[in-house]
Amino acid sequence: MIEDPTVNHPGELNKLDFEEFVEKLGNIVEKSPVVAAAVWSKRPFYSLQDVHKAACDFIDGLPMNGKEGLLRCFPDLAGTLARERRLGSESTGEQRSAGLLELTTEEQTNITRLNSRYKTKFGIPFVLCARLNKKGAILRGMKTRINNCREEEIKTGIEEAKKICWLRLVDALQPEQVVVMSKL
Ligand SMILES: NC(=O)N[C@H]1NC(=O)NC1=O
Repeated sequence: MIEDPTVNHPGELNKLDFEEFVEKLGNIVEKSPVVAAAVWSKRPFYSLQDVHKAACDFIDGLPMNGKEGLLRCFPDLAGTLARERRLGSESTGEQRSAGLLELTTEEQTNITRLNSRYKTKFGIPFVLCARLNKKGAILRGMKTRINNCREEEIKTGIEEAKKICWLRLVDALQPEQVVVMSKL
């Protein structure tokens, strides 16, 4: 089988045993190693996209309370953990890249109020892929999404979690683990 050389091949990933695999990819979805644990049994993988698809298929197959549970594992954007510099390393990088760790007092007040209104309305945190947004767009997104219905927000939050998952996956496998292969 000829592989597309532009597709990163996680050749080394297929050699990891269960513990090593979960250790490496356990946080591709925040504090939810069960995703990596489920993905492991879908080996072998022929591309990073394959790994991501296995994660997304697992997430999509969860019942509604499972999806809500995954969303609840994400720390608030610019929330208490961020302000106290107690986020995990992935979240710290993501929130920093969006400018959420250096907010003005007014921006911090606005985002705190919106996070709280959102949680009161939906019972889940507002989840968005911070690395693909800047703080202005995030604030606008919060103001818009708060008008949606709960079902729509669970769907949107999960789609954002999948984007976060993809970027974390790429990070976790680069540069040392990614082997571009021309033949399998
Ligand atoms: N609430 C939320 O979206 N949290 C996050 N998003 C992201 O990209 N990193 C996070 O920690």
